[in-house]
Amino acid sequence: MDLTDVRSQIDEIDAQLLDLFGRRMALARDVAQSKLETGKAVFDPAREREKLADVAAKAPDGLQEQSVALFSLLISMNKAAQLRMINAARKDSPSHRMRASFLPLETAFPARATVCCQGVEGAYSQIAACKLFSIPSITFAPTFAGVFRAVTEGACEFGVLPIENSTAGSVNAVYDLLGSHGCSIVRAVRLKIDHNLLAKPGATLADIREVVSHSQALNQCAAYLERLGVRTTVCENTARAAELVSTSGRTDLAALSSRACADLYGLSVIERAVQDSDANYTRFAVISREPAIYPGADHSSIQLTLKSEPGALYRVLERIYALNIDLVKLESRPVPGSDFEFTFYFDLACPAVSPAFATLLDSLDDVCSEMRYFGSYTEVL
Ligand SMILES: O=C(O)C(=O)C[C@]1(C(=O)O)C=C[C@@H](O)C=C1
Repeated sequence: MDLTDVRSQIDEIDAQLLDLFGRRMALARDVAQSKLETGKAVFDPAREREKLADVAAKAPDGLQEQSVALFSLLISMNKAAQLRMINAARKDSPSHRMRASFLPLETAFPARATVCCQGVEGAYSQIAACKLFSIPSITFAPTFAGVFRAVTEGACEFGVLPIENSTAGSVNAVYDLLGSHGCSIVRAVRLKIDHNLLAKPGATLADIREVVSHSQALNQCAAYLERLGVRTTVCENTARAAELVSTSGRTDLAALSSRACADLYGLSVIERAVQDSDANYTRFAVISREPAIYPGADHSSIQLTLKSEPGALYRVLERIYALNIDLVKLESRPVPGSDFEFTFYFDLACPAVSPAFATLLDSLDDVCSEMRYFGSYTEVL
């Protein structure tokens, strides 16, 4: 058979399908109107079950599963359209609430600011802070929670915290604190991280029996440390590790830390860039107490806890895709204390003020049990 003939038959069928699709979607407006008037929920599980059972029963032979998948998608699009219309008419929709909580700023991101970092002088967070602000006045807190406290209590305008590493993944402790303190991400920076093996001057690789560093750095160098056959000890951060080696008086102890810390703490670099993957990057987030969107913010971060029902994540992804939003990060985490319920971190290459972002937020009610907006920001490379 001639392909051109087959294609023209396909085109004819597609034209009919498109007409029917348009007519089905147009009814979403009437359904939404009726639901707005009656207060009925957009999602009607009993009606959907009946509909899909009917579709399966009437489907052409051998196409039961495909037909159910196709109609699930049609229903999902219909619901998204209904939610868009209903939420546009409501003043308490997720996107209204989110928009009410921030004002896009006209002022540029500040060059001079008081900034809190976790750790001590030489910490990667401090290096990030110096990249983010031209004239930072930096103070240090011993823990991530201490950085959040400094920001929420007003001791510092901003905090700089590691949020994600290309080898070890999200820094969950920081995400948890973001949720519990209600701070916003207002800027981000990506740093290439080289971990170096630092020891007292005169020590050689053969002398080293123990390596101290932050757990993330130890994870990022796990294969290297295994080859060395050394004991590992966790401490608060990589700069503190260098400080510990410097004050220890031991030549069998080494730290995984930055080159800057070798100079700062009078240590020698025994081996450079010992991380398992050369492409080792960490993203640092700048947090502020008040939600603020600086000009040019083109990334947005949200956390969605999905209802534990089949296809929930698929339905979120399908909406992101349909809105032509670029998904730059997706990571899942089990919800503590739940029976394998999952929460997801999404980073979207999408400004908070874009209609696509508002539409996305307003169309998630039916699949999410909880939604949190972390902020919109520019990512500095
Ligand atoms: O019948 C409804 O109430 C609709 O909203 C329509 C529809 C559908 O697309 O068929 C969409 C959502 C509901 O959960 C059930 C069915």
